Amino acid sequence: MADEKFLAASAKHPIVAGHAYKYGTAGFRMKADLLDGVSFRVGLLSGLRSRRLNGQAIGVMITASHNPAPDNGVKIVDPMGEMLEQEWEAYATRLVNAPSDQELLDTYKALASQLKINLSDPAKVIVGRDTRPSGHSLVTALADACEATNIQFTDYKILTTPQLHYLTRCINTEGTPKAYGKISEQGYYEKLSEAFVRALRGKKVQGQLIVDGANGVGAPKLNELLKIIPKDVTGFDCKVVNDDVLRPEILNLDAGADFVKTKQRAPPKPQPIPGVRGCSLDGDADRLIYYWVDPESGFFMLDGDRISSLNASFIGDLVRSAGLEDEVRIGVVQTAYANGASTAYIEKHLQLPVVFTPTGVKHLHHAACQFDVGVYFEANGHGTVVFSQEAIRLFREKEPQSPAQKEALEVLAACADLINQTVGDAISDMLMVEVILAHKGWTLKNWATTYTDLPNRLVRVEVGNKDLFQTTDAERRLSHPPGAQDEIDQCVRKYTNARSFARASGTENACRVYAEAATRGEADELANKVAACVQKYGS
Ligand SMILES: CC(=O)N[C@H]1[C@@H](OP(=O)(O)O)O[C@H](CO)[C@@H](O)[C@@H]1O
Ligand SMILES: [Mg+2]
Repeated sequence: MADEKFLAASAKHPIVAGHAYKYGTAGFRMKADLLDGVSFRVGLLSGLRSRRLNGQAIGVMITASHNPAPDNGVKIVDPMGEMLEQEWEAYATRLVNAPSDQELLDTYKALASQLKINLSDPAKVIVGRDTRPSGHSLVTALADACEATNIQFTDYKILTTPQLHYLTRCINTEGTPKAYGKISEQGYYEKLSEAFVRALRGKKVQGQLIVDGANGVGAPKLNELLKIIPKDVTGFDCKVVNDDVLRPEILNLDAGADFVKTKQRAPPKPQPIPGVRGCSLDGDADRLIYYWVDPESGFFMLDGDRISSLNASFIGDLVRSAGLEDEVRIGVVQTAYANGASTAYIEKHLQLPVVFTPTGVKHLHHAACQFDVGVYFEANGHGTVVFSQEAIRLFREKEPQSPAQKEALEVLAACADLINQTVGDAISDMLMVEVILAHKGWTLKNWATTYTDLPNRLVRVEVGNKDLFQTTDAERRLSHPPGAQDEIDQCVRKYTNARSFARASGTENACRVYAEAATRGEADELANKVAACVQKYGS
């Protein structure tokens, strides 16, 4: 009977034949019309994962982030709000690619037996989706899988990706000493608003902030939050633009954090007001980029590297003021794409260690958790700051020896509540930046003068077989194909202060080449030479 129910449900949600699905950096992401069967099967896998983890809730987020409106994606969130454990990515790929309903059932049972999962144990799955119209039917497919396999299922409807991560963690920590917050969207707003006020500690945000919502889910959600942030206490004057979620075709169109970072300019609409502080979220509100248009020098962007060093500098100062520099170890995690000037600033000026990991936030998050305070951001604006339980305990329980120490401890404790501990969260990161600028009394221009970026160039190279390119040393060197790295080294040696590397993209069928050098012209030239080398070895 149970098998019949399974097979009948599966028959309603077939995968598209001839397509090889792979759980990648961003889960399964592609054109939405290929995803119905995928979503059903992800429901099955999430139920298995929940059962494997003693019935803890597993999250599923339906979003294609900064991609165009016709795309969508399905991504699994582990109980503490982290990305799905890597080993399970392969199980997801295996289950999703089962060619028929019967083979799907067989694979499902085989996985359960391999992983010693009792299929009658309780399981819980929660789901959220961004504003894409296709999200609705993908939730139905997921719900059908849960219904067919007796999984408790809750649909939280439209959410930002970080809100879904927040809810997953809240559910799994409820009633424990690590309780993360109230299990509701409103609870998320209350936590952020309250922590924002505490972190400001009487300081006021100066000047208006214009937030580009990419016409995605971040816009209405930020507006909800703004309703409860007390403007008189915080001085926070925030205006959300590009907030039209009723016209899906304009989602991420000439707007959003990815547009700003890759095009290196402000969204054309609404026309930027010179001198006014601006920032952009991406389509699911987990990336953040700041910028302003200077009346004299034009557009200036403050990307993830800048947000990272700003956080590290502020938290480093606070930890010293709190007298905790010997107990709380602060570290910064970057990828090879971080501008070399930011790394030098963090290591030499801030005197903090920098660790490098491969691309993809799951790697950065993991490395950041090795510190008491781990700051991690990808250059594209995705990141957060994670605090160890011990650091949080010290902030709350250390007996202050002076009013200055008391203030530092209170601000640190508030920051740990303000910054989303589960995943990069554009809205929470934005409030953190606003707090830091208010404390330092800085404009974006002050922030921008902390260091000067090295000129750099990122090039996408289409090759016959990107899998030929294998890397080592946190993706900074090629181990394969043989000879390629030597040629890259020879190119780099011809320039002063230069750096370049090539790797296969994890999200696109292409290689990426990054180059940095002392001048714009040299960075471009070096990137082109290395790209030609990659082309040669990849064909
Ligand atoms: C250079 C670059 O921006 N790479 C991006 C991109 O990864 P690739 O593996 O380079 O395609 O997408 C990832 C997922 O969104 C993001 O984590 C990463 O930073
Ligand atoms: Mg995103």
